[in-house]
Amino acid sequence: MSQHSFESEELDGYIKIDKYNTEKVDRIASHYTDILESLGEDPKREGLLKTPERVAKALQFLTHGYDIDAAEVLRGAMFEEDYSQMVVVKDIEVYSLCEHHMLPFFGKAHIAYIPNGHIVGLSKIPRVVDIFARRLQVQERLTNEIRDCIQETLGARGVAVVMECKHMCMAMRGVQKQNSVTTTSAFTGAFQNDVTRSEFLRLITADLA
Ligand SMILES: Nc1nc2c(ncn2[C@@H]2O[C@H](COP(=O)(O)OP(=O)(O)OP(=O)(O)O)[C@@H](O)[C@H]2O)c(=O)[nH]1
Ligand SMILES: [Zn+2]
Repeated sequence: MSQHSFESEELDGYIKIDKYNTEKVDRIASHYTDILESLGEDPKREGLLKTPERVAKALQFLTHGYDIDAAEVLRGAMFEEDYSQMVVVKDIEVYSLCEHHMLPFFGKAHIAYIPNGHIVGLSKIPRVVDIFARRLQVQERLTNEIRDCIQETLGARGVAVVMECKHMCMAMRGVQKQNSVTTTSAFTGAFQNDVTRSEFLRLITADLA
């Protein structure tokens, strides 16, 4: 178990309220009592009494991806199948925290792979996204980590990842641009070919559903 570990072994990709690491909750909460005081707040007023503990639990949830092995999640639902066309899962919601300000960035991920003998349970693709997103991240590394995990675990003929996110550190503070969206992409194998990549880009922009 890593230093980030929760007490529960049965995470199923999500943390339940009774499964927080209580020692870590207490430690983080005590810092937040100090932070509230430093902000000129009164941590003893009614509305703030439980805030340090709430924040500690929220932060553990928002970083619980450190405790889950994404490759193992994929391996849990890999099936031999003679299908060699592109599989695309698009519009996957993403919520992450930027590692510079620990403020949210959020948006969508669009993912495709071309099987090479094995397909994977569809739900596992968004699960992999969450496992890497629920950490302190930059969008570029998040994009690459998702690509590499799917590529290496499935041995796919190619993997494509496109992410479009809004960064609250650019909206609520700093440069204060409310409408800017950052797009990142990462490709392997067959997606390095212009025709295949264009088909993927067409599929994620098409309104098919
Ligand atoms: N490349 C990249 N940069 C990010 C991401 N999230 C936040 N940042 C940027 O990280 C940078 C940190 O820059 P600094 O100059 O050290 O921090 P800062 O003074 O708070 O910068 P400002 O946000 O410009 O006020 C900022 O430009 C952020 O916009 C991300 O996912 N990828
Ligand atoms: Zn930031």
